[in-house]
Amino acid sequence: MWLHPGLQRPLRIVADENIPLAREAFRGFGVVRSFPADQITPATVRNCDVLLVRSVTRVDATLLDGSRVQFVGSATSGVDHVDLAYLQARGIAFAYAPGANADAVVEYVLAALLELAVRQHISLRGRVVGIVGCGHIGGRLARRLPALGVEVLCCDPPLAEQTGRTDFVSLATILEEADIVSLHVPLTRTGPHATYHLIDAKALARMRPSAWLLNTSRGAVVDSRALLAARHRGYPGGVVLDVWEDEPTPDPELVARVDIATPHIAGHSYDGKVRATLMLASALAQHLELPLQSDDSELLQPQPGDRLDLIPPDSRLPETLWLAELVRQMYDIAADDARFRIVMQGGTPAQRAERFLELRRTYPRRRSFSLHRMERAFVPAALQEAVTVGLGVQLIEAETVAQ
Ligand SMILES: O=C(O)[C@H](O)[C@H](O)COP(=O)(O)O
Repeated sequence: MWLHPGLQRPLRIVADENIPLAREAFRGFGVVRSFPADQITPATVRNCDVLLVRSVTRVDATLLDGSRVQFVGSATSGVDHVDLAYLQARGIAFAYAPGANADAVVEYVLAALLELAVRQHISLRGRVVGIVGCGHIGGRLARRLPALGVEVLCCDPPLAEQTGRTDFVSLATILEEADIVSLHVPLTRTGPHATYHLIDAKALARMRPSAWLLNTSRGAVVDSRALLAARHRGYPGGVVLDVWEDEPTPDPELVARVDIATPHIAGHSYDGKVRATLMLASALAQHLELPLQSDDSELLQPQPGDRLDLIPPDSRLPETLWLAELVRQMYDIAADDARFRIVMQGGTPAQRAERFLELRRTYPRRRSFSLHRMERAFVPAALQEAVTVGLGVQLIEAETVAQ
């Protein structure tokens, strides 16, 4: 076994088995043992030095008291499953992966917007999108959407306080003025900017009745009972939910009542997951004051089986339909929606929970839009900005294709 020369002994590392390439990325640090999330228990972690989790493991005193864990890494951008105060009090180092899956979530949102626009026979051009939470994900979405002819409003009171930026609007403005509201906030239950049930009955009533609501942040940012009641009354006009209160047992009635429903996979691109693994490996190296390991970015290179060359849609299609057809080749959100609806039907809550988790465990390999490419000549001139800046697809010249 190759061990980093700066280490005196191999570390014992316990990792969630759904952290891809953990063995490869952490091999120089010691012995990696992978477990399904439900087997990451006090007994499993008692003698380990490093614990690597995903969002489904609650990291707190119940899990870690009596253990020798000195470093916890969460391969996620959200940290609401981690008791940070407890880790700090115990002197346990912590790292997570903010931004690692940002492009994946942005791509999910773009796919959802185009899918819903096609289903409702509308164009996205000229619509106003209100982004609530403008960190890694919301900020990136805000930079890409204008290329699709969309107007963007951003709201982020904590970020406004930290940075003094003045280009934000209030949540009330977004609720009242946006055609589409997309949530990208962390879940926080206390403090002046707590986001628990940020979108409650009052907020829903304030939105335009035809507006769309997208939630890819955390389920409890939206009061799901209030949302269900609102949908019974006919608003909001479109709802996309990737996250649910009470995961992994979302309310089946709510699933049936929304337009696009998926099992918390918005950020689950292969690229996003691997990037998170690599960020944690770098953070552990830094914590141990070891020089960074060799560049592992080859792990993100396209691999055989990735279908990255895009087929140009018919140039006579209207803009939104053209873009939707292009995006479906990279990520078919309707297929995720269909799979989820099928498994949410029937059975006991326990059986549905198991199916929810199984869908996430066996999620198909999805590659970043930015690895995809097509010949420039096939993209209508009016759509080149939407394709390159909005979707992030590479446009290549004919000579390059021939090589
Ligand atoms: O916080 C995050 O990074 C995302 O919600 C992520 O997609 C959660 O996925 P999980 O860790 O549950 O696999």
